[in-house]
Amino acid sequence: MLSVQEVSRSFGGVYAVRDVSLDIADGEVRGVIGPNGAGKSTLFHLITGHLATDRGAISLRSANVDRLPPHRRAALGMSIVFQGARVFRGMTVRENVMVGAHSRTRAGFVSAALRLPRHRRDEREIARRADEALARVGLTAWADRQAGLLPLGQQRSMQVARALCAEPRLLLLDEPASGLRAGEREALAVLIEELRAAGLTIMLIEHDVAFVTRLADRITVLDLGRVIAEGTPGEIRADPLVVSAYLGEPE
Ligand SMILES: Nc1ncnc2c1ncn2[C@@H]1O[C@H](COP(=O)(O)OP(=O)(O)OP(=O)(O)O)[C@@H](O)[C@H]1O
Repeated sequence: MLSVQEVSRSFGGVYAVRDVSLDIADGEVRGVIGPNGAGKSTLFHLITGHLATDRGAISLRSANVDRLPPHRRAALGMSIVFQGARVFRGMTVRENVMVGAHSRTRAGFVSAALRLPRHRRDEREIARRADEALARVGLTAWADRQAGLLPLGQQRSMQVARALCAEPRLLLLDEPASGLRAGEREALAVLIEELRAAGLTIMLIEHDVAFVTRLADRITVLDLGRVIAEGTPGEIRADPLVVSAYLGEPE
């Protein structure tokens, strides 16, 4: 589904991501973890196209995408849930999700957010897709309520619904569990499990190692911009390099 080959990116001569390679199979849930500053967010933005690579290649379903802008990658099936993604607080939950259906083109996103006339004719079809996405994340009862009233856990589910509305093949989640309470985290984990069961390919960047370990088929561990380990959650837990990256070398 996604192939990242020896990708690098530096800022002011310092590598944030260095020679990183990873391949995500169809239907896989891949976790990406690493200590602060490991390069997780940089890698995420290189994959989505919000940052340019210095070197290396990125392909989605065998199509080279590393020179494409984000909306072209979205059109090929990448959907993103950003950390702290925008919630249009005065709009309804359904309208917030409908914005996702337009995210495949940049112009579409803007006109959808502004509700320009040429979009009205498509609106019924998009509302139907939004309702389907809301049902998948368990937010049907909230569809007509103001998004600003949603508790944080449900706002996160709404953002997932927005991403699903674009009918992605690959869903990219940037620290989706951050700031959530235990119950909300559990609900999000169940939602991700359901999406995996439905066959969606997912890449999950997380600080919360327990959360990733529960959900991922395989985990890639970054430290100082490089991949230091990759394997199943069991292999990663037992890897001495991973333990020392997180806990520091024993005295
Ligand atoms: N736009 C930027 N300009 C300069 N340096 C940057 C920029 N973005 C990231 N960096 C640097 O690149 C390195 C990797 O940062 P990155 O945010 O990708 O790590 P991270 O693993 O996501 O960290 P965290 O878990 O703290 O979010 C850090 O040293 C950071 O300071």
